[in-house]
Amino acid sequence: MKITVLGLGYVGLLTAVGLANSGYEIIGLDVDIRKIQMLQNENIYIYEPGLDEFVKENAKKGNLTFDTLENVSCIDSEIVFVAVGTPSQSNGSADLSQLNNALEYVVDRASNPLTIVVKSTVPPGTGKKIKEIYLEKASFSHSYVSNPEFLREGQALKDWFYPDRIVIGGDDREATTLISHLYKDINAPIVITDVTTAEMIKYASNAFLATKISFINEIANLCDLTGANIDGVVQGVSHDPRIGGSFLRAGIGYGGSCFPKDVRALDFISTINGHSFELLKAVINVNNRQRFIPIQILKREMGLLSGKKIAVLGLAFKPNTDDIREAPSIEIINLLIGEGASVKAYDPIVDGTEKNCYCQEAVFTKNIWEAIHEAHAIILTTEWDEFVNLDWFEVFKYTQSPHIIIDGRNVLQPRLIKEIGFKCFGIGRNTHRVFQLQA
Ligand SMILES: NC(=O)c1ccc[n+]([C@@H]2O[C@H](COP(=O)([O-])OP(=O)(O)OC[C@H]3O[C@@H](n4cnc5c(N)ncnc54)[C@H](O)[C@@H]3O)[C@@H](O)[C@H]2O)c1
Ligand SMILES: O=c1ccn([C@@H]2O[C@H](COP(=O)(O)OP(=O)(O)O[C@H]3O[C@H](CO)[C@@H](O)[C@H](O)[C@H]3O)[C@@H](O)[C@H]2O)c(=O)[nH]1
Repeated sequence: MKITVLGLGYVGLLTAVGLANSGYEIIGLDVDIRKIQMLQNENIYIYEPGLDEFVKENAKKGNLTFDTLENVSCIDSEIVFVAVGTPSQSNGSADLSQLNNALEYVVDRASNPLTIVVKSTVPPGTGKKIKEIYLEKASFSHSYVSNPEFLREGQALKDWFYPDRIVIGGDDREATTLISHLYKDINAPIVITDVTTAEMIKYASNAFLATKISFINEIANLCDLTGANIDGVVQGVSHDPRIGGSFLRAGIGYGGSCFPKDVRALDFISTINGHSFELLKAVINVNNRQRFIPIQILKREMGLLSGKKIAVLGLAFKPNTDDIREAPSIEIINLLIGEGASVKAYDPIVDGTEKNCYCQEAVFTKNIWEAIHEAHAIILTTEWDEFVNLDWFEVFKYTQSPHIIIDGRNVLQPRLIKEIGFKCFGIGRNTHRVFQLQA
């Protein structure tokens, strides 16, 4: 079966390669000609463990090809997946212009009735509008399916092949059956529902996870004030299966291309529907505030930051990705520069000079040692293994008094770091030590 995938970012490329691997004949299209040229030359522009080899392997088999939009005069596949971006607008709403352009393109070039599957995260109600605006007036009777994606960057292949669930929303039973059949090789529960509910499932999932993070961050903030230790608290609460242990890592807050924009979009959707979603507003505010904590600690410990040398370790919004969209590191660097600090930043994958032109005054180093050389303080913003496994005794020799480390991801062992001579601060774990009772 021939399938077209429109939009080859994270989600589109994973969709294309995942379906090609199941034996479907995939043609991937993107508006960005450079991306297509790179893919045609077997160069992958996304840093995602394992993806490179996987794309090459499937392209070699001949069932995965890439082309530019202009080169395709008619779409004769049975199914079209749309995985274009839905970034935030300044008012928090999702910008659907890429989606609208993609749908116009598909409907214009269709040479037969299609099943159009939207993988992009779109506000509840979007599918209904799309049907009215594009599909009812089209020359063919196309079906519409919402099939939101739940993969995580950094472990996208694993999430594609072993998802927790597959959600398929559609009003046309033949279409939902056709799409569920595409996933026949994947062992996961399939939730079949209507389009708007499928769209809401995606937002509810991301908003709930973001809520867990902001909730635990508030508990961590209270730990710092009361003398409790967040590690002990999480260990204690997570034994309760109703709470669970995941997404309870306190720190400088969530970033990335999804949580921040999707939580804002859901808040916007609530507002335009006449509902004030107070909980979401708090989730957003708490998350924005967490990023200030490292700066507050530094100011408390060192006074004015002007002229102070600060090393920021990690640019990516989380490890195993080169994505810096809404990464806390970027805002922290800009705040430090605003305070007059001299900032050197290092990330194992992200080349700051190329991508972070909005942090022009920071120096992006090629290795960790250049970044920490004579630093008064280090802020760990991304928990890359390279940082967690550092020889901190060696690091101490490179830095200067007051030798501060702010562990923005709570991954270091504070006792060990303090024994070396550093002043070590985490989020909710540096005051009293909680002695764990042995079972
Ligand atoms: N990144 C993730 O981990 C992730 C996970 C789940 C869901 N999502 C959602 O999936 C969607 C895509 O996310 P992404 O991170 O892959 O986005 P992205 O911005 O990385 O990629 C979007 C791609 O679409 C292309 N594009 C834009 N307009 C086009 C058009 N008219 N025709 C063809 N191609 C076009 C762009 O050039 C780009 O390559 C978003 O709605 C996002 O919220 C993302
Ligand atoms: O306990 C935790 C867990 C995560 N984070 C942060 O939360 C952000 C998002 O992390 P993660 O969810 O692992 O990354 P994403 O790749 O953005 O994936 C999320 O967003 C995707 C896009 O919608 C969804 O598909 C995924 O299911 C959803 O997990 C990162 O900044 C993490 O550092 C924390 O601060 N504490």
